[in-house]
Amino acid sequence: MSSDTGIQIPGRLPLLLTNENVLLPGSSMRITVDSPRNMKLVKARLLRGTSLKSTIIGVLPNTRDPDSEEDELPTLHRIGTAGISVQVVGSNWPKSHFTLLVTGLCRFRTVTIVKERPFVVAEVEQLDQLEQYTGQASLKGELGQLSEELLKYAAQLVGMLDMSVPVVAKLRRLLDSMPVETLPDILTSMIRTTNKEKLQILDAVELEERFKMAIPLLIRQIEGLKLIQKTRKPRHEDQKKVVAVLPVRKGGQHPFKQFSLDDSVEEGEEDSNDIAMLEKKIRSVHMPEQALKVCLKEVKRLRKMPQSMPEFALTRNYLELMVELPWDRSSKDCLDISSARILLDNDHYALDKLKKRVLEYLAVRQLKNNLKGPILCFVGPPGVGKTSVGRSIAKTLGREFHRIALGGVCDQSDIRGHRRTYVGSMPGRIINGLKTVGVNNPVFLLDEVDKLGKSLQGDPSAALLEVLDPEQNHSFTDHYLNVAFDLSQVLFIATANTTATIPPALLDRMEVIQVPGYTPEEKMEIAHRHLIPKQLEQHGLSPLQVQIPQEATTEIISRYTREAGVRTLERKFGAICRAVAVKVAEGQKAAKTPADDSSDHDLVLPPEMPIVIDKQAVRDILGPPIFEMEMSERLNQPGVAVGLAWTPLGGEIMFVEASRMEGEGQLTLTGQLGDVMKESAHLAISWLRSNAKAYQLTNASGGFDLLDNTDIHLHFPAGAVTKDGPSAGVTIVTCLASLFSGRLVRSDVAMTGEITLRGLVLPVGGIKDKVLAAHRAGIKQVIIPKRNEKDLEEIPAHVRADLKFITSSCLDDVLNAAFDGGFPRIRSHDLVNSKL
Ligand SMILES: Nc1ncnc2c1ncn2[C@@H]1O[C@H](COP(=O)(O)OP(=O)(O)OP(=O)(O)O)[C@@H](O)[C@H]1O
Repeated sequence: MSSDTGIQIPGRLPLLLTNENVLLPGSSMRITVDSPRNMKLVKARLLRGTSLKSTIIGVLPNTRDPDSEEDELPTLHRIGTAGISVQVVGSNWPKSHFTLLVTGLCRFRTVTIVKERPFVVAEVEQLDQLEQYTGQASLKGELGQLSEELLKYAAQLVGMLDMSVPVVAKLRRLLDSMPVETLPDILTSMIRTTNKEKLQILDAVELEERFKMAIPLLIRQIEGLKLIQKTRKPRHEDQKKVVAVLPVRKGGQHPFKQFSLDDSVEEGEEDSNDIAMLEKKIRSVHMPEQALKVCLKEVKRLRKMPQSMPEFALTRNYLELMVELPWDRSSKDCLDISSARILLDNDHYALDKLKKRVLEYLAVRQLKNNLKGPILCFVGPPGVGKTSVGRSIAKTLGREFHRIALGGVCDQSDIRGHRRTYVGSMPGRIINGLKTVGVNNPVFLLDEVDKLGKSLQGDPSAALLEVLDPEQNHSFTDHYLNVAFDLSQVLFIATANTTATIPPALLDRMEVIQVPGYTPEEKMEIAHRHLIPKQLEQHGLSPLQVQIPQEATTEIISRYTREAGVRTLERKFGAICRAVAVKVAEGQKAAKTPADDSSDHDLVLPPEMPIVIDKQAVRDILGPPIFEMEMSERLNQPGVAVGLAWTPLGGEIMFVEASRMEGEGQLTLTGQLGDVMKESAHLAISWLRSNAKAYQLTNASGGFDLLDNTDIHLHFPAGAVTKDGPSAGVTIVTCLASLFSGRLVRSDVAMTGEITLRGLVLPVGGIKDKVLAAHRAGIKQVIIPKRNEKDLEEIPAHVRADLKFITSSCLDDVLNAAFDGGFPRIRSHDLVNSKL
């Protein structure tokens, strides 16, 4: 902004208190902000403000911001410079602070302080009204003479500098183009001056006074220069002029940096060579016309820029990225459905439904020869092979694979990049991925789309929508690139643990394929076909050196892991391989060195090959079993029942515990329960109270009002995990029925189902995962709602064969199945007192 546009600053300005430098109108300065009031100003005005006006602040020199917000303000310097904050950079190292780049607009005087906290705001009076001079051909009278004198010295100064250096040329142009009345401020801020001198220039409100002060400063600079030129011995014959005159202020920044003469020339040559190379590359990578245009424009700018300018590096990085991007580089698709089937089968055991759907998807894409259509989204617990199926798809297509982890991404710019105006700006993950793979048709796996966050920096899911939408993604514009890149050849696949937290608009564009957890038998197969060979290879072992028989695998699956996928299982095999590797390595050492030293005879004896991992070896290596069959132990007193829960990590068994004590009929619930679950607990109590007589349930003192003089405490262990949902209803009823009747719930029964106040059992979700969890935990009978019977078809036959399913339509069915010998109800006519 120059003064001839007629700057009008707001009547009220937030004040930034500075003590080290002096900002003058027309120059730019970096200001470090770390004191309390100033920090608050930056946060409240500059980071939150959206209008241009909110970026205008008053910069007061010679005034220290007190160390604490409670401290009184020191005397404020009366005159300051209104400035526009063009850049804010935050950092936490070595302590929390901001660095502002502020361009001075005009002087102001503080009239009154409006408030001191959280930051200083003042009524101000604008002092410079320089536009009154513009339009005049030249300044009149004394002012005219002074301005001519200043111009003369300024021209002399520039004449002493080397014009071939771009910054000097720029200064020359500046002198010609800037209104002369702005020059005292601008030149003072450029030449070598002390802060005190700058402060004097700032305080010189009258223009004449300012000229009078600036001229001696210029003369001093010229004299200094002459001295340098005299004392410096030229290194070459053709002596070049000294350029080392324009100092960079400490903490400040302006375009005229200190140069060493020779360096600048050599660098300049090298630079222009480099830039020419860059331009050649830009022209050779076949980027679209628009991108080419932008790049060539940037090259032009680069040529004019001194290398020391921060923007030089920024622009160069940008151009280098543009060159590296795969604008027209793609790999050749080599899809053959039958070999794809074989490859998928070879890489993954089970997962039939998923593999079938993937093949269909690939077949359609091959026939249609384009990628429009829904994005596949694999949803299932961790470690069930979602990512590795994605990798196999890339392999079958002969495409590059790149995984983009979205867990915790809460900033739009993560996907779409930062605008290049930010220091440290970068392209987003999509463009970065393309740069990494180097082709424009890779398979991108968007991992964990359900864990996308949201924040003030914009909603990343909105950016992803654009990426995934085939109608839009042919012209995806990353903020950093600022030109469109065609993503329509990229094959996107998403994975998630649950659909519940995927933003609905995103979910709408995807075809969800559920990947359920594995049964122990499937795990056994996966272990022997894939995990064990993979781990052996990774640890440099061969099957001739170690054997892990099936019973050891069963032991690990059932007693050392309790998960839906196979990730922990794989890790356990890793631990076994490490232990074996030590033995084998020791053996090799023993084989090489003759065992003549009998003292450590035991250690160096070569182990017998192959080392067989039996149950004892498993225990030695992995320690005592982590999961004991705790069922009967925990169900050995009344008031405990086993429920089945669904979590994004798969199914789980869940204990419900109840106890009662003397009290006033209060119900206490613990274990981090959600509202729905709390309501289930109240429903359960109400239903039991109303049926207490029929089931002969009594309170602590033997009466039928269960809450009379009785407090009840219901607890759901694993208290640190939040739980919610209605499906624990039947378990709570069973647990309380056990408590009030004093009878034990069967230890081999687990249940799930929502309840109503009238005692009906309603269907719930996640039956397959829940049943698999029950099976893993060694449960023999599972009580499910009658209307969930159809879901049993999804459960693998051998699991179904191992379990007994009891379907229930009312709580009576549940209680009868949960207790040994049933849970008899006295029919209502038995309760009616005889009138005879
Ligand atoms: N059916 C399978 N056949 C062979 N290996 C499998 C199978 N399922 C999983 N694996 C193996 O299990 C490991 C974990 O799988 P992967 O990383 O693909 O899980 P994921 O479902 O993507 O988990 P997350 O949701 O945590 O990313 C991999 O080493 C993978 O090869």
